[in-house]
This record gives sequence, structure tokens and C-alpha cells, in this order.
Amino acid sequence: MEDRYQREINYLRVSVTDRCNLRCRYCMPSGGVPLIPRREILSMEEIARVVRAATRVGVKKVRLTGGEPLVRRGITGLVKSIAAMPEIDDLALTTNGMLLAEKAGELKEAGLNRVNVSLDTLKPGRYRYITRGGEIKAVWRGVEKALELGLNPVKLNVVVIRGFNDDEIIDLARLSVERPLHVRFIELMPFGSAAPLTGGSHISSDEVKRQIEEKMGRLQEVRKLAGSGPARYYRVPGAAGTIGFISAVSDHFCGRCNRLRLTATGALRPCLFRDREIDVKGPLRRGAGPDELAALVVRAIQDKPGGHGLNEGQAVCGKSMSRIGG
Ligand SMILES: Nc1nc2c(ncn2[C@@H]2O[C@H](COP(=O)(O)OP(=O)(O)OP(=O)(O)O)[C@@H](O)[C@H]2O)c(=O)[nH]1
Ligand SMILES: C[S@@+](CC[C@H](N)C(=O)[O-])C[C@H]1O[C@@H](n2cnc3c(N)ncnc32)[C@H](O)[C@@H]1O
Ligand code: SF4
Ligand code: SF4
Repeated sequence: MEDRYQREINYLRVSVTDRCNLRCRYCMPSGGVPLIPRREILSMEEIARVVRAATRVGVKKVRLTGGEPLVRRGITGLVKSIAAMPEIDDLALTTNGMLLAEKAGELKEAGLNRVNVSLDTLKPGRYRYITRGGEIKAVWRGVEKALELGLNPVKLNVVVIRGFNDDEIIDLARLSVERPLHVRFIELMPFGSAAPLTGGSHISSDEVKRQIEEKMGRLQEVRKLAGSGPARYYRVPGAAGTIGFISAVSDHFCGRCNRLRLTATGALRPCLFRDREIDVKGPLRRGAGPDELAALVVRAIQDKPGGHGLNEGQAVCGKSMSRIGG
């Protein structure tokens, strides 16, 4: 359905857990986020009930994210139940890739359409540093497996950080040339944990694009690539994959916003950057039926702000990305 700004809201991002097997420096403090007791987290069955209610008011696309969705037990069963909902035409997952090689087969079989994998560097030492202990080989095994199984398109998420990976922009962009990989450069967003990395180090998507075009020639705009997110896509002429830009800070893609979020603790969140949330866990556990749940989804859609307000100093985000479901 449409919100107050005539935007069609048809995409639900579900954070299935706040837990993660990595501790990326821009996402979490070194000790991780304080663990939420298990009973506070929605069960897979509860998540499926909310998704089903959301389909009644026009949600067609679902993304499972987190924390790390692949550390949550029962993820394959959740994929299966969402994939079975006839209204859903795109079911995707965002993952750090560490467990992807072992899980990709069962996820594909359960009905997952595609994956976005986070990978900020090509260098094993840097990967270990930024993730505080991740193993890059495991991520590449996951990416290879996803390609082999046809979890199409496979997108790579690269957060660009000055002084960390800005010297790898061209090498990362080149990954899109030979193989059908879709490399997306993401502007670092000012969440709490990212603060030490943002000091004077923000690199805009325009700057990244300029660097790529200087070395690789003019990029062609690509109109359609499976997805529902905020990225803009381009292609090196003749390349198998694409290069995308997610300009969360410099560009107001809020005008094209099409999404709602469901947090791991059972709240509908109208906007990534605003702390306002609508509780659904309480009603779910008091036995709310499909109509009542659908009404809460409608309320969350009506509550969506026109934009994130980051550049007007209105945004308040006390939580980390892992809690909300980046
Ligand atoms: N500011 C902002 N950033 C978002 C929003 N949705 C996703 N992002 C960011 O975009 C980056 C990539 O997100 P993904 O989880 O891969 O999903 P997506 O780009 O929506 O997915 P596609 O359907 O493949 O286009 C992450 O860093 C997200 O935090 C949003 O609503 N607002
Ligand atoms: C929060 S993670 C959750 C899914 C999964 N654990 C992963 O890393 O892909 C989703 C996305 O948010 C991005 N992200 C986290 N913190 C960010 C920040 N401060 N700025 C920009 N992107 C961020 C990550 O790079 C990742 O692509
Ligand atoms: S970005 Fe993803 S992998 Fe990294 S700490 Fe956050 S939730 Fe975990
Ligand atoms: S910041 Fe808020 S309004 Fe803007 S695109 Fe993201 S969720 Fe939508």
C-alpha cells in the first residue's frame, strides 16, 4: 500500500537475530552488543505470522538479515514458509558469508532466490581486521557456492572507508567484469560504532564513481537488476556483472523508499534512522489474529517519515545496525 508520501511500500526487511559471528568495526563494539534474552526474540513461527500479515497489505519482497541470519537456528524452515506464500515474488538474504558455503544448498532448495554478501576488502589481513576475526576464504567459498547454485544475482556489499579500503576500489570494481558479480559500494553510515571510522573519512558515492571512471572508462547506467533496494547500478561496457552505489548519506533515496523493518525483538520500524517503533511482539503473544497484525503493519506504513533527516540533524539512532537489521 502507499504511505502518506505516495510511496508504494512493498518490501519488508526482517532481522531474524541480533547475534553475529563477526564484530565489524562499523557495526558493533568489540565486545558485541549486549545479548538479548532468547524469549525477547521472535520465534520463526512468529516472524512468519507477521510476514503473512504484511503480504495482506501489499508486501511482495522480503529480505532476511540481522545480525547474521545464518547463525539463527531454523533459518531454512523460515525461508521455506515465506517462499510458500504466493504473494512473495522476491525472497533474499543478506549475510557476511562465513556460513554460506555450508547453508546455500538447503536455502536454495527451501526457496531462497538470491543473496547479498558483505565483503569490504580482498585482503585476508584487512578482512580479519575490519571484521575482528573473519576468515575471507570462507566468504569466497560461500560466494562461489551461491554462483554455482544460481542464487542469482549475487551482490557484494562493500562499505567504503577512507584509509582502510579506498585503495582497493578499482580491484573490487574489477570483480564485476569477468563474472556475474554485482559489486555495490556503500557510503559509511553514522551509527554509534562507526563514529571512530567516520571522522573526516566519509567518501561519497560520487567520489568512488569518479575514481572508477578515471581508471576503467565511462560506466553505462543499468536500468533493471533484480532487487528492491536503494542502489543505482552501472556497468563497464561488456562486463558480466554490475557496479552499484548506495549513497545513504549523500543522496536522498528516501523519496523512493519502499520498505519497512521488523526487528529481532518484534517491533515494526518505519525508518532505519528513526527510533520510533511499533510493538508487534506483545499483540502476537496475546494471540492477535491476521487482521490485527495487518492493522499494525498499516500503522507502521502510515508512520513512515518522508526522509531520514540525517542532513537536517533530525535522525536519532541509538541502536546498532545489527539490532535493526541493516
Ligand atoms: N539509508 C538506508 N540504507 C539502507 C536501507 N535499506 C538498505 N540500506 C543499506 O543498503 C545496504 C545494502 O543492503 P542489503 O541488505 O544488501 O539490501 P538492499 O540493497 O535493499 O537489497 P536489494 O534488494 O538487493 O537491492 C546496507 O548497508 C543497508 O543498511 C534504507 O532503507 N535506508
Ligand atoms: C547489519 S548487516 C546484517 C547482515 C549480515 N550480517 C551482513 O553483514 O551482511 C547488513 C549490511 O549493513 C552494512 N552496514 C553495517 N553497518 C554499517 C554502517 N555503519 N554503514 C554502512 N553500512 C553498514 C553491512 O556492511 C551489511 O552489508
Ligand atoms: S555488518 Fe553484519 S557481519 Fe558485520 S558485525 Fe554487523 S551484523 Fe555482523
Ligand atoms: S532512511 Fe528511512 S526513509 Fe530513507 S530510505 Fe531508509 S528507511 Fe526509507
